Amino acid sequence: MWIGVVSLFPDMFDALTQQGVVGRAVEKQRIALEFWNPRDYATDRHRSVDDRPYGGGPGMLMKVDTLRAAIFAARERAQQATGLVPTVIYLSPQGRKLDQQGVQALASAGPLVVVAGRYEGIDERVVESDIDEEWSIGDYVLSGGELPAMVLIDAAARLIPGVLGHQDSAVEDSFNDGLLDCPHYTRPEIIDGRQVPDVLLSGNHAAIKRWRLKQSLGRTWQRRPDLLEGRPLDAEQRKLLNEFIEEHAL
Ligand SMILES: NC(=O)c1ccc(NC2CCCC2)nc1
Repeated sequence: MWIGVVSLFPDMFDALTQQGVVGRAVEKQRIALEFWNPRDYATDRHRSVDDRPYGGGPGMLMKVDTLRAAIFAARERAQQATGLVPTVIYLSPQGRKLDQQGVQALASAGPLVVVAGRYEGIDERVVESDIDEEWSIGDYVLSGGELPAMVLIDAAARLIPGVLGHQDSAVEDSFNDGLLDCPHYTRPEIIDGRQVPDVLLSGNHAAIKRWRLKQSLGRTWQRRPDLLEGRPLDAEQRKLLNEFIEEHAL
């Protein structure tokens, strides 16, 4: 997967590229991550990358010419590297709310150019002319688009074949089948008197798989019933959820 990043703070992305799942994926070249900094396109003496908002008001916006130059360069490189036209994404609270389905769509959308805003954002005409999709990681305001960009890249990278050591874990991850994750346990068997559910010690893999699905269904029903509204359950899942509900009936 090819991802270009337009950011004034490319070093922030070391958090993604220097370690962990995405770091290894970059190292194994499962993911190509390249950066363009608008400051590199500044031509004035102060190398300015921000500009004052028409109509006044607090704060600055990203300077149009340096931002667009960076986006164009990233777009050009994407096409050269992949032969495909990239999808250019901008992160902001005004964007479409990112969820696992959106991540799956982005992970299979070909090359991406992710634009991380700073200051108060970018000129609306740049959004109209150069941004294909605007996305939000949640209803809160951040000081830059870099952290949301890293969230998006991490989530998408996990879905690229070969990125996760144990491929199943990507599939079994919560939200992958639209349900919350089941509880997990590891050593020791008893913590402050609390034991590991017997089924997980039984070695009965069919029973374990059933228990985990039942827990995922039950926890989704308890904590995020909204996720069940849009999700049909098959006979087995309906049976398991009903069992869970009966066991947890208050
Ligand atoms: N919820 C979000 O995904 C999000 C994205 C960007 C941002 N801030 C950026 C946007 C323009 C300048 C700073 N804040 C929040």
